[in-house]
Formats: sequence, structure tokens, C-alpha cells
Amino acid sequence: MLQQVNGQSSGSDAHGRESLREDLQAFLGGEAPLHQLDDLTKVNPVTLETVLRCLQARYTADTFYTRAGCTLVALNPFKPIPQLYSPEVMQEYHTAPQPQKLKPHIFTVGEQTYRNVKSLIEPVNQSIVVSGESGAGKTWTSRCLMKFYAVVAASPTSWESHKIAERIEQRILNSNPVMEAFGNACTLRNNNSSRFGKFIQLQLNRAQQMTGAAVQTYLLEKTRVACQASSERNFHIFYQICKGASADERLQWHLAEGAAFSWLPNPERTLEEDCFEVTREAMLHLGIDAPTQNNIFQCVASGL
Ligand SMILES: Nc1ncnc2c1ncn2[C@@H]1O[C@H](COP(=O)(O)OP(=O)(O)OP(=O)(O)O)[C@@H](O)[C@H]1O
Repeated sequence: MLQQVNGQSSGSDAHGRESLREDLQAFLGGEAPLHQLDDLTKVNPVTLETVLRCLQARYTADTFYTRAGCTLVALNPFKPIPQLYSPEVMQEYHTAPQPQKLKPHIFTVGEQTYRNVKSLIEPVNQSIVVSGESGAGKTWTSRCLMKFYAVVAASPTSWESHKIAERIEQRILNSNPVMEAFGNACTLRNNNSSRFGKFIQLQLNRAQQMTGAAVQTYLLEKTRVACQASSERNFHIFYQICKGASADERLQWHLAEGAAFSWLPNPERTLEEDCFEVTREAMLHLGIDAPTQNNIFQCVASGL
């Protein structure tokens, strides 16, 4: 405990600081390389410096997940690492006798939560909280979890039920591009920033197979439609429509070719999120047919 005596540190405090410094040096210069510490509870002494140094060492070694007791710390690699999320890796974590003994991964959390549902006689809801600052990777992580459950929680036996499961999985995954088209925008911190919070429910039957999903959204940043910070953009859907509508649709939606819209700043920036076809396709899989889509896009275009 820190103590101040007349503005001076007491002797025991100075001694405490000295011993902390020694512990710190011993830890940082210790034999075990920092990047091998896969659980932050093993960091000793626990200070901001030791924790950050450990995470930095792991990041440099391309290791992006670290446990902190029962919490998982995910670092954003800011580069694609497909081999980290392959179906084979999903299966490895799903079939491991003790997934917590494998390297820390978002699939460990996914699998443990899944097993918690399975192991209980009466099913009990499980929740995973994904939190972090803008651009930390929350949307990415939620997508990974949904993909994981779409694989592990869909193993029906008959051909007919396999087809149903495929449809449910596909629908669940297709909800992402649709939600992102209408609720995400390019900000200074993240090209694909979610401008709303979401509570995603994945529903399982008693055989732990996925039977559906529900998404509740909250706190959508509606003001962005009319007002954006400089260098930021409006919601992706507006740019998707302007860039992806056919000549007929432009005519129908009153979108003149090359017209400039004051509510659409930075239209010259083209992002991978500007893919109208992906949104349309996903809407179709979700059961929103072409005429309904047309009505929706007409409403969106009329806002410009
Ligand atoms: N594990 C990962 N592997 C590869 N790229 C990643 C990973 N996590 C995040 N990213 C990259 O970082 C970007 C930002 O991540 P994401 O959109 O998930 O952040 P966020 O926390 O949801 O931000 P916001 O709160 O602004 O919505 C992603 O578009 C993606 O390019």
C-alpha cells in the first residue's frame, strides 16, 4: 500500500518500490521468453508494463490470443490469417478432450460455452461478452464465433435435416453482411465500424443443433445519416446503392448517374464493404425477396 508522509514516501514504501523494480527486472529478463506466457495470470508482478510487454511479445511472435484467467484477450492482427480460423482448426478445438489445454483461441471460448450447454441436464443459457474499443475486432470475433457454431452445432444425420441445417447456418451467417450494410460505416478508426450494439442469440434444440437465431440491435447512431465527422462516411448501404445500382434501378430510384449528394461525403473512397451484390444476395438468403428488396432500396435512395 502506498503511503505519503509529509509529501515524502515512507521508508517502507521506498523499499516496496525497490523490491517491485527488482521483481520487474527479474520477470522481464527471466529465462522463459515473454511470448510463451499464454495466461496473463502467470505474469508476476502484474503491472501495466509487464502485461503490455507480454502482449507485445506475443503479438510480435504472431500469437494473437492470450488467456487472462477465464477471460480471453484478443489482439487485432490487422492482417488476414486464414489458417487460424480454418475448418480444420474449428474441428481440432471441437473434438479436443480438453480444449482449454490447446493454445488460447476464440474457439476455446466457443467450445467451452457449447460444452456448458451440453453438459447440463436442464439447458442453461450461456453468454459471451465481446468488448473492446472501436477497431479492436469485436465484429470480427462475433463473426468467428457464429461461423464456429454454424459448423459445430450443425451435425444432423438425415439428408433432409442436413439441408435444413445448411439453410439455418447460411441464414445466420448472411445476417452479418445485411446488418453491416445498414448499420456500419467508415470512421477514422475503422473502415467497417459498427454504429450500433447488438445482442445475438443463437438458439439450439435439445440435441444442441442450431435451430435459429435472433438479433436485437440497440443505440444505432441515426444522426450519422445527416451528419458525419470530416473524413468519415455515411452508412455503407448508401454507397453500395450509388455504386451498384443498374441503369434501370437508378431511373426508378431517381439516382442520376454521377450526381453528388451532400449527405454522402467521401464517395470517391471505395471500400471492400461497398459490395451491393453481397448485400442483395444475403438479403435473398434471409428470405427478403426481390420486390421487397426493391422497396427497401427505394426508401434508402429517397433519403439522399
Ligand atoms: N482476428 C482478426 N484477423 C484479421 N483481421 C482482423 C481480426 N480482428 C479484426 N481484424 C481487422 O480489424 C478490422 C476492425 O475490426 P472490427 O470491425 O471487428 O472492430 P470492432 O471492434 O467491431 O470495431 P467497431 O467498434 O468500430 O465496430 C476488421 O475489419 C478486420 O480487418
